[in-house]
Amino acid sequence: MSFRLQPTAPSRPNRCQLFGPGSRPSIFEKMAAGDADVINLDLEDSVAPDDKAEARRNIVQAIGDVDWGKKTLSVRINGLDTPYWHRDVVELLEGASDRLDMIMIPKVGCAADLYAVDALVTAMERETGRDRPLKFEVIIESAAGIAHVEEIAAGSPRLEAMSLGAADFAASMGMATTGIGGTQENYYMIHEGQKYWPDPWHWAQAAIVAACRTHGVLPVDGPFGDFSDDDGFIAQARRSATLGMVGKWAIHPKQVALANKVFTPSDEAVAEAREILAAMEEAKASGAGATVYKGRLVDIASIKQAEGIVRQAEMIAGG
Ligand SMILES: CCC(=O)SCCNC(=O)CCNC(=O)[C@H](O)C(C)(C)COP(=O)(O)OP(=O)(O)OC[C@H]1O[C@@H](n2cnc3c(N)ncnc32)[C@H](O)[C@@H]1OP(=O)(O)O
Ligand SMILES: O=CC(=O)O
Ligand SMILES: [Mg+2]
Repeated sequence: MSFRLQPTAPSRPNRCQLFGPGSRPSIFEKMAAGDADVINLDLEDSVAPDDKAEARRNIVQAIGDVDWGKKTLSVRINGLDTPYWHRDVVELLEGASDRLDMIMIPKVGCAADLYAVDALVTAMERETGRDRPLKFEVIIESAAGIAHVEEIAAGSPRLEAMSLGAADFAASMGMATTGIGGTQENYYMIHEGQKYWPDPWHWAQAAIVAACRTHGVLPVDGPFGDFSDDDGFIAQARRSATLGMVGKWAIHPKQVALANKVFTPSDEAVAEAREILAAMEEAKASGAGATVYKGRLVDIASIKQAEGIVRQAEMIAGG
């Protein structure tokens, strides 16, 4: 029980976050021309150590030069366990225009990680006179990150989004796989001789969604590595959406349309949500708190469920 109202998460489309290495500037225009809601230019794991300095320069220049339209523009900095992260922040804030919306902090393990980055960003913003406060997004991709997920979600007023990073998460947890997301062949149950594959990412996703919803942060599903497997991507994305996540990363442009489709409420879902709202209006008018819609119970909680779907659809249409 709580007398506090659940805070709302930022109201902006976040159905797909398209990644591209900062060391590959030839794809920046293509990223900008696509349909992803969020662009993540990477300084971290897709950039080799010797290329970090050049990748920073590429990104700083592209933030100003490329027309990113209405997209949310984010740069993934290096982790706090590296010698690179502070220079990532300093060079971005010294060189990049105000068009940069967010930085993504990887491998976050506790709330103090956000505090440390916030201190540096705040000092740099004061020094450079940046007008718009830089926002943060984080990746939960370690045992420490998932153990401290709730304090991390509460960790900074700058925080807008939190992703599950299946690759590093699996490595940190010692999971017996080299797959990035999706069904894991050896994670199965047997019932009457039939194999059934549960979802090994489910518990971490649910923990992230709960932490995010408690603190008004957008929960996002991270990468699906096998970009030749559209069906696998869609299945993973649908499970994430069902659990409350708002979007998913694309590590290849072909995944953008798939994510956008899954995380845009369908016309049928929106029509049904509106019908439920209408049914509840009628119920209220007759003094009832619950009624029957298509043979099933709907009540005041159904209003909140239906309103969430309609709001999401309207926000995307308006976005
Ligand atoms: C796993 C843990 C993580 O941290 S994931 C996040 C970090 N990883 C990344 O940022 C990797 C992002 N993806 C990539 O670098 C590339 O897509 C990889 C996977 C290497 C594949 O590149 P490539 O072999 O060029 O693919 P392709 O020949 O099928 O490309 C077809 C056309 O699409 C373009 N393309 C490629 N990647 C991107 C991208 N990320 N964004 C926008 N466009 C992209 C290619 O240039 C190619 O274009 P064109 O048809 O030649 O005009
Ligand atoms: O950074 C993402 C991951 O899956 O690791
Ligand atoms: Mg990672």
